[in-house]
Amino acid sequence: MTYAVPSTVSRIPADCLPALLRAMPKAELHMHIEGSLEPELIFALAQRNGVQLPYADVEALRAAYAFTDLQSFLDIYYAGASVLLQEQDFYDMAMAYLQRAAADHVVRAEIFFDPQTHTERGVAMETVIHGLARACKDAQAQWGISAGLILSFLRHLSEEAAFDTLHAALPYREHFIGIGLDSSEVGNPPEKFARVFEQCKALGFHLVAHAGEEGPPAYVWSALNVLQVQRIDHGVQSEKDWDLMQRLADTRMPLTVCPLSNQKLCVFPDLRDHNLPRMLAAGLNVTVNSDDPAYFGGYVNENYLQVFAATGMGAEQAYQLARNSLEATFASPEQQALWVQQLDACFESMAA
Ligand code: HPA
Ligand SMILES: [Zn+2]
Repeated sequence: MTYAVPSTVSRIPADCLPALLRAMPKAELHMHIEGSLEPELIFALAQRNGVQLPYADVEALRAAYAFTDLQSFLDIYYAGASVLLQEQDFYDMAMAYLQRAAADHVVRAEIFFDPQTHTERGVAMETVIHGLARACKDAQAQWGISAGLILSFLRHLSEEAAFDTLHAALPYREHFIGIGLDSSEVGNPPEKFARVFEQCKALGFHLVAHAGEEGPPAYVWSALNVLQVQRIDHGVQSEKDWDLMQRLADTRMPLTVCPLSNQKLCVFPDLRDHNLPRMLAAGLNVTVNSDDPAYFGGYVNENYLQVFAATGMGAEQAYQLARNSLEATFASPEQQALWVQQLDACFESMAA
């Protein structure tokens, strides 16, 4: 099932497109909270916690953000996260992100966190989850943004480590809504985590997984068929497999696409070549997200603005992408319908 695009899209003046992209209510479904750590906050937390960083200052750290592929990014991303030690650190990081997201008119954020990045350094699971969950609660009260947490397993680590992480997190299960799979994709296929995802499903968690960022279409197939995920994170390599494109379109499977991430990690070095418009035109349920906004040059609105400017998409595609994002959330259908009403009202208010 899909929806009709309202007639207002044809009455949006072309020069209003950037304002529309900024103002429209949207959901962000693919961002890693550790990837929202700005260099300034990394240095402030390093000082607060007495952590020594291998960079002289903020400029030197930022200069290291020249990535060639996913792994070259992950090495720096895990180093940046090493400054997070206290519950307050996790709280401050998440509040900084949620404030920016609310300013971008994100009404709902479903946020990945990587507990193993922290527990491996001796940080308690409780410290991580309580800090993040308290920020989600306070951000809702302060800025009206709705947020949910998705616990992600690091796929370069073992199945056993994923099970240990799940068991350590279960005492705090009221604070997260879903399970994800991230980190180094190639060589770590979804089926490595078949049994732990099966248990997560039985426990009632929503399931998502990174697949087809750098990895082949076969990884997207196994995320769907073996892990039984409800969304595919990235999924841009699906275009190489016609049958997979058909399956994704037929099932309206949400794909959480991250244009600036794909550009910075050289998946699509030139945004003008990004396949987002093609996938949208092929009937895929694609959405726009920031992935790791502090590392890839922009938060969610910047992703919309740059990919629209580079590919020439217009108001119709803006509506589709925002609506797809709202309806791909794990919020209730009633809540989704309220957000869609706000989206329609926003387009109405901008129509000539
Ligand atoms: O884009 C990503 N892919 C895989 N793992 C990640 N961890 C943070 N960002 C990413
Ligand atoms: Zn990601």
